[in-house]
Amino acid sequence: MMKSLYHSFSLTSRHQILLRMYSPSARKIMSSSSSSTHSPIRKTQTTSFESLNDYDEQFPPLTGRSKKKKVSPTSETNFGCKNRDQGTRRRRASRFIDEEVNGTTFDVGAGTAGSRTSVVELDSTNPSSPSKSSQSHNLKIRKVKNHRNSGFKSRDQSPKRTQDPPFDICSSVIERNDTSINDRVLADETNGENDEVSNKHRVLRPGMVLLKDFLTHDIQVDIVKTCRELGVKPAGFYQPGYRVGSKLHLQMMCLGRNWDPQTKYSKNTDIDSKAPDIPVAFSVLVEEAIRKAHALIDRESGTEDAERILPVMSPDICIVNFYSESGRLGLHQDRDESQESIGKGLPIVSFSIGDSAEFLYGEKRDVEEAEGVILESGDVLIFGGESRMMFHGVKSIIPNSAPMSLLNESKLRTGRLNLTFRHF
Ligand SMILES: O=C(O)CCC(=O)C(=O)O
Ligand SMILES: [Fe+2]
Repeated sequence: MMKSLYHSFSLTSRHQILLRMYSPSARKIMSSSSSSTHSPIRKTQTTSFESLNDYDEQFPPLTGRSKKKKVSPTSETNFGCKNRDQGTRRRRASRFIDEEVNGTTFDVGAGTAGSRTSVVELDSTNPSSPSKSSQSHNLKIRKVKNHRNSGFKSRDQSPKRTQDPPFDICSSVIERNDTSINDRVLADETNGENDEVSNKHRVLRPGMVLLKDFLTHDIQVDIVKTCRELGVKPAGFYQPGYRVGSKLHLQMMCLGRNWDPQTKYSKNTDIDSKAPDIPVAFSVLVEEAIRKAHALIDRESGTEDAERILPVMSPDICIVNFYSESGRLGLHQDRDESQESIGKGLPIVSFSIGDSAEFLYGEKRDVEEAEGVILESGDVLIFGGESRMMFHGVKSIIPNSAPMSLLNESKLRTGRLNLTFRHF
């Protein structure tokens, strides 16, 4: 079992242990590479979690994790580190205390079915939120503020963005290189034009493909810079949530078309501004990734059927998420796109940059039955065709796992940037 797990996903032994620690069911990782007929997809939903908002968590926050971080660098919490000196501790000691405050006091509620009513949120996903030292002092005040001034006008159905200014995914302003991401993507042969399919890439299940290390270092840096530039503008990153109940444990920005968990793609947010266009270079990368996935599917199935198993998609929406180390996202289906798009199984294409994530996926909205895979910086995950309506979520972000060179060059904050491309 462990052998097949290792080979299927190129997980390091550290990753395997990490998966076991946080998700016993993650050991059931599937290695199917068989092709199957693509049947029309229905919008399904299980009933067991009806009381939850779509993006509420079914797994509890990893409370107390900050305590573990204080132990020796060889402790299990360091599993998953990549390209980084494991002995390095970049954070100040006070940060641990603050995280503990966030984890145990403020993250309660959002992870428990039926406990939506009294969710109190300190913006633990926003490292630039009010000074850490003042957080515990302000607990009561923040609580009141959140009730009174929770961002929704009374009788107004549309969620309002409360965060001003937008969240900055980088820790300092960075200069752009002369070469734009467009030039780089078009010039970079390693991103698709060559037909070679890396042995690290995997078909995880029919219609679901993981392209390891697809995004080169330079491309990742450019994506961070581009998202940062767009993200600090008024339509940029904010912490989305529901009119009543929890907020998502991440910062989000939309490109192409606005979406939020409350109003979906319909008239949403108080901001009239249109979502910025998806940069052309991003779309080119998405199309290259799908081509690469097709080559892999054809190679594994011995047919030339790939487009039927994983339809071609040209994105008109990109949802950009930034997860801090305590960020996470409950199991959900991406089911707000058009009936036509979902019916055709047009894929979701997901780019991961920065810290690694423990990504769960499965047929049901059930963490115990979900399978798991570690998504690392540069990985591209595609799920379409039969897998388009798969439940998926981010169980945890693996601290200190981003490549140091990426952080140095892009100034990306501690955490994970994720871009999911879709076609409405
Ligand atoms: O961060 C991820 O890997 C998944 C994001 C996601 O599922 C979403 O934005 O709908
Ligand atoms: Fe999703």
